[in-house]
Amino acid sequence: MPPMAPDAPSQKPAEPILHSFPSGDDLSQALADFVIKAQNEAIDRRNKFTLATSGGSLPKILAKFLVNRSDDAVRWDKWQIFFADERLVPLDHEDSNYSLCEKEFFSKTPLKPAQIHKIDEKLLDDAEELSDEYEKQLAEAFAGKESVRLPVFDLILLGMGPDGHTCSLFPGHELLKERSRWVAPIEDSPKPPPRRITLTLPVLNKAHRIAFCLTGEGKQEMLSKALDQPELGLPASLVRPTPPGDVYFLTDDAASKTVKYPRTEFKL
Ligand SMILES: O=C(O)[C@H](O)[C@@H](O)[C@H](O)[C@H](O)COP(=O)(O)O
Repeated sequence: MPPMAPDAPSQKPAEPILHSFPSGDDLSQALADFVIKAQNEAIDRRNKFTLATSGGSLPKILAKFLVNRSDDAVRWDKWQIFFADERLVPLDHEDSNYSLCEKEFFSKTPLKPAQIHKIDEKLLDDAEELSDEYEKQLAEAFAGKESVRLPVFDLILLGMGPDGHTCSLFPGHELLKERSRWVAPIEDSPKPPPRRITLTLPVLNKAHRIAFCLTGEGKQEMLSKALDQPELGLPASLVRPTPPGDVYFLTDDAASKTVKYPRTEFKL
C-alpha cells in the first residue's frame, strides 16, 4: 500500500527527516530542544501549543531534559496535551498511558489537570461512545468539528513498536483505511491490552510536525523497513504529513544502525 495520499492530491507527502544520536540521553536532549522549538512556533501562530503524546518509552525520553530546567524555555501554561492513543482501562491502571505519562512526565511539571485531555472513564465499557467523546474534546480544543475539517496538532510524538505499529494503528488493520473519524476504537489490539482508542491517519497527517522517537537495537529491523521499504505500507510508513507538515525520526544509533535512509545532521 503506498503512503496515504495527502489531502490535496497534487501535494507530495513529506519525506521523513532522520536524526540519529549516539545515545538515548543525546536523543532526549535533542527532543527537548525540538519540542521547545515546536512550542515557540505554535505560540507565534495562535498563542497555544497542542501536543499529542504516545505511551511506551516516549514519556521518559520526553521528560528527561524538559522538566526541572534552569531556564523558562518551556511555556507550560500554553500547553494542551492529548493522547495519540490510550488504553481503555481506568486512569490509575498500570496499562493507562495517562497513568504512565503522569508518573514519568506530568507530575514533574506545573501542568494543570485541565490542560491534560484524558479519556472519559465513565465510558470505558463503550469504545465507540468513548471515541466519540474524545473526538468532541478535540473539536472543542480545535474550534469545533463543524468548522474544522481536521484538528491540526502543533506536534505529535509517536513511538514505533517492533511490528511497525504506531499509536494503536497496527500492520494490516482495517483502521489504517479510516478516513473520516478523527479518533477510532480498536478492540483487537495485537499489543495488550486489546481495547484502545487511537488518532487516525488523517489526523496524524494533518499535524504541523510529527516526531517518532525510538531507541535500541530491538527497533533496528523495523526502522529499516519503515524508512527503506515504505512500499510495505507499515503504519509508521503511512505517517507522511501533507506539507507544510513534516515528519522526523529521532533515534539513537543502536536503532538506526542498519538503516540505509540518509541521516540529516540535527540543527535547530
Ligand atoms: O499505547 C501504546 O502502546 C503506545 O502508544 C505505542 O504505540 C508505543 O508508542 C509503541 O508500542 C512503542 O512503544 P515503545 O516506545 O515502548 O517501544
